[in-house]
Amino acid sequence: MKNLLTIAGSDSCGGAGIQADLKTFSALGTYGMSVITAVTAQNTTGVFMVRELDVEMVAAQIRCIYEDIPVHGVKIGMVSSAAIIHTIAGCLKEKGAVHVVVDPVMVSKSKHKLLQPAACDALAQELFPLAEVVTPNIPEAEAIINRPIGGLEEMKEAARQIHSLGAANVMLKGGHLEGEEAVDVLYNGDEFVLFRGPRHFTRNTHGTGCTFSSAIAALLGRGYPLVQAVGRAKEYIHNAIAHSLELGQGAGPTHHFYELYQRAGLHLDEE
Ligand SMILES: Nc1ncnc2c1ncn2[C@@H]1O[C@H](COP(=O)(O)OP(=O)(O)OP(=O)(O)O)[C@@H](O)[C@H]1O
Ligand SMILES: Cc1ncc(COP(=O)(O)O)c(N)n1
Repeated sequence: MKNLLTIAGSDSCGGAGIQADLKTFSALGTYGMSVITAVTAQNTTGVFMVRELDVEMVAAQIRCIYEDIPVHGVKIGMVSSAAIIHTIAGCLKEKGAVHVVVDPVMVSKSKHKLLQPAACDALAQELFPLAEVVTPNIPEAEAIINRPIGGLEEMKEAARQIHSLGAANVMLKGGHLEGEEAVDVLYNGDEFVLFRGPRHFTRNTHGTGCTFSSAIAALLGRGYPLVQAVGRAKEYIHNAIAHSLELGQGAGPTHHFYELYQRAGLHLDEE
């Protein structure tokens, strides 16, 4: 069994953040552990309150996991502030973290800021160089490169620019663009690989980015090469949105169950 760690915020309604990550880790046959950076009071209609944990508590959570249990992959989501980013970067360097996936969470689907604007530069400078892959969505990529992105060519140019900030690979997600397909662009500094999937016309997409990035981390942790890990994670998120739940009065969550894992073509006896 591989052990996966999520470093992210708690979403009280269970659709995004730590909760989505742990469900994804389980569904993909790995053992999930968590470091909570902030607690949000949140439901399918919005984020109502956010409380960051202090940096000592964030550091203590990371250290006590690494000092006891081998960690085969890490997903980083909501990090909230520059101080927390600095702490995470320091601890992960100290522990020699492997298979790190950074999802640069900035704003929730319900438009609530989950990262202090002043922390955007710290996120890129301190966490991107630790990442095997970073997974910005279109608005996050626009904030990082300070330019609008309207189509595939601009996505590729943005991926190039984000790669130059120090991430080994950039997975730029196209979920926020329009069209019959949701197209994502992976760039390794040398070539582009496109991942296409039919777009689901549903409002129930709460937690899609969290689910996708933790699926990539779980599959990297299980030993899949990056392109295969991303391809199977794309299949997983496609199914998780196809079975998303009509829950609450806003954007319902993606769904995780064993069958999705099987549909992504993964078998527990592979290892
Ligand atoms: N409506 C959809 N139908 C099919 N695939 C989708 C849809 N929306 C997003 N995706 C896919 O889900 C994955 C996550 O992309 P998305 O752009 O939604 O991330 P995100 O905005 O970071 O998510 P979140 O808002 O939860 O943080 C990508 O692979 C994207 O192509
Ligand atoms: C704790 C936490 N982390 C991440 C998200 C982003 O997810 P979404 O964009 O679907 O709201 C969120 N809403 N809450």
